[in-house]
Amino acid sequence: MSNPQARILALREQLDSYNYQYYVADAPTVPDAEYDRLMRELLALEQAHPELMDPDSPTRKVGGTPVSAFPEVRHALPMLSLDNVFSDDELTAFEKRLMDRLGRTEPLDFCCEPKLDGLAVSLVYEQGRLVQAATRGDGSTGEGITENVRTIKAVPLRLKGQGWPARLEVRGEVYMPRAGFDEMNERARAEGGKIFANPRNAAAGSLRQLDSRITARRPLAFYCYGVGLVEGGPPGDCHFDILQQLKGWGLPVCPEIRRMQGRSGCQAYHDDILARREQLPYEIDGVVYKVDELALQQQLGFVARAPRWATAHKFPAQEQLTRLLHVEFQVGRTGAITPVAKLEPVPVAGVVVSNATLHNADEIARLGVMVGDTVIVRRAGDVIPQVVGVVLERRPAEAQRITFPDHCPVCDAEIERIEGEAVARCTGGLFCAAQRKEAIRHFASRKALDIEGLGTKLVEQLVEQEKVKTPAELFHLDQATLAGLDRMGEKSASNLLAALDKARHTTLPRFLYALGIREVGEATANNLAQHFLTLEAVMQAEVDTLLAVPDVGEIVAKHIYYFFRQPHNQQVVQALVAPREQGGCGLDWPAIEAVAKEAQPLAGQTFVLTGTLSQLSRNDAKAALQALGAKVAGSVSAKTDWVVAGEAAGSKLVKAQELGVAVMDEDGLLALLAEHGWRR
Ligand SMILES: NC(=O)c1ccc[n+]([C@@H]2O[C@H](COP(=O)([O-])OP(=O)(O)OC[C@H]3O[C@@H](n4cnc5c(N)ncnc54)[C@H](O)[C@@H]3O)[C@@H](O)[C@H]2O)c1
Ligand SMILES: [Zn+2]
Repeated sequence: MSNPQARILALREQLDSYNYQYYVADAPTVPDAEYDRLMRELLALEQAHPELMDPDSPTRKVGGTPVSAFPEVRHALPMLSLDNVFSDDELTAFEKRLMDRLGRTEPLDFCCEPKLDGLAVSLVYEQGRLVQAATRGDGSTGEGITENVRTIKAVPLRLKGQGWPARLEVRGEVYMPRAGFDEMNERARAEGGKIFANPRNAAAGSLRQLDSRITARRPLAFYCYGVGLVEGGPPGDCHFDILQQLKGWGLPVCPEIRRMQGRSGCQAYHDDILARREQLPYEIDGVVYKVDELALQQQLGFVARAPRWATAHKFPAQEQLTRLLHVEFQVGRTGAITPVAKLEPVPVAGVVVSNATLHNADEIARLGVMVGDTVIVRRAGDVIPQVVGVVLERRPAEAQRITFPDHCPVCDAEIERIEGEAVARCTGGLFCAAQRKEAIRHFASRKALDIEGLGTKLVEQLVEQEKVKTPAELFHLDQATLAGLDRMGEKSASNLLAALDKARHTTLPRFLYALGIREVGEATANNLAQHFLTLEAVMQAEVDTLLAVPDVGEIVAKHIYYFFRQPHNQQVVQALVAPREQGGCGLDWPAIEAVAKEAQPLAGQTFVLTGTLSQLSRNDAKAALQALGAKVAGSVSAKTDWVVAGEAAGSKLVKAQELGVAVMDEDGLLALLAEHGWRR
């Protein structure tokens, strides 16, 4: 930059605006790494040109202006920020500065602490009771947020034990644990609520709420890491000891805090915490080293916005800026379509990232992201990298809208997006190559066609070697093909062929369930079969007709409707049921006779099955009871009418006896079924 003055002014203006967005609006527009980079550039320019220094420069200031919606709180002692080191060399320089100032040669003790990524608060306890809580604000004046802080369970409203001073000011970080953050965003994503870019924004946004009931619902936590003004002086000579004392009074202190010696101790602490960063239940952006002895801290004092006796050793940033090159739509194994951002490769927290998830169409709309945009990518914990924001001010003129496809990029079936559901799905379930493994595995599973010996490993081999593309092709496998597979002998090959042969004769409910239509479980499949009686009728049913089936709501009805409208799915179903003489698979099932509602003799009765049945499977018993109108429940309650106890029945039988519920054995069940004309 040829004109340092112009650059300095531009940087100050830019950083002031970023500060406002970060501290006041709780909605930063650039990642911290970008902010830090500009801040360092400004610091270097100001150092090189002291004549251009300005006391109002962002390099001299702490935080942002407090918001007037909250009462003002003057801090008795200013709440400062921390200086940073980013490398080993800078850490060495930090130690050297301290030693030089103190005129010392022997290593100093440091209190080493995780640098929690939340926001700083001051808590005032008078006579052991929490009387005031405030944010850091601009360092000298903060925002009074007492009511909000009272809702945080980790913050004690009263101190424990004894010996606490009449007035004690504690300082620490309010943060949002990772699990709570993920859960909150997941819920918001499903319900269309506000999504936070990271736990720090979530914590700040949750704490600075005008309605403390909102704060109360947010999963906030708190750790303290120091004291402010304390009546009668700090409760200890060393920072570490003071923290132990606070812990004794019932204040939460992070268990990772250690006392270490010298630069090498700090480095060891840094390396250990960095290695465990992803396993910690909260997010941290580095570690903090503080000279432990208070007398030495006093000698060292402060600079403009930070103490000289402490520094933050920052970790590689978890958010970075990069460009969105294009968007690819990937089809998952259950047909979910996920937009994946293809990025200009960028290192994020130690790994080069070139793909990130955009979740779904709602998320693309929420972010307002376009191809060509500068975006914020975030990689934290073991979560896949995500695009969490767009830097609108850097949008190029040629940026392009992202259009969500309406046909599957893999199989060209229609993409179904049900109102109220965030996820769009490929409806080519039986045919789509992306869904093959899952579709075939489900088709063969126990409650579906129950093809014995066709496990997950085998399905994977068959699909990967392209021996089978659809469930129908299973029935055309031959001995030679099967015996040629990994870990398959002649014997297991012929067993599998026999199992396939047996599976040809099934029931309509099993067949419908086996198709793997979204949200069509066993019970729904059974209801569909009883209602429509034939496969053709189910396939032709309109959404309205489907809605008349018990348990079938709008969403399920649409899934069924779309499924059977896909030509490829129709072809596979036809191939499955076509007679073998005509080259089909010859699947068949006994006809279902219409049972009028009033003719359902067990309607209104609830059964629970337990133990092992020897003459029919649990699933068949369940289906038979349901066909007669009975409800089959999973657990025994006062509402249960009958418990069917097979061999080795356990706790459910005990429960039935306790509640006085009638019990029958397998023979009793078979007799009951036979009495109502049930036949296998
Ligand atoms: N993205 C943006 O637009 C934007 C804007 C402003 C600031 N920022 C970020 O904020 C940073 C500056 O913020 P800052 O002044 O709050 O400084 P800081 O976050 O670098 O360090 C000071 C803060 O660390 C916290 N902290 C956590 N653990 C601590 C511990 N054990 N002991 C002491 N303090 C602990 C406290 O809240 C304290 O106020 C920048 O480096 C940048 O990363 C980003
Ligand atoms: Zn598809």
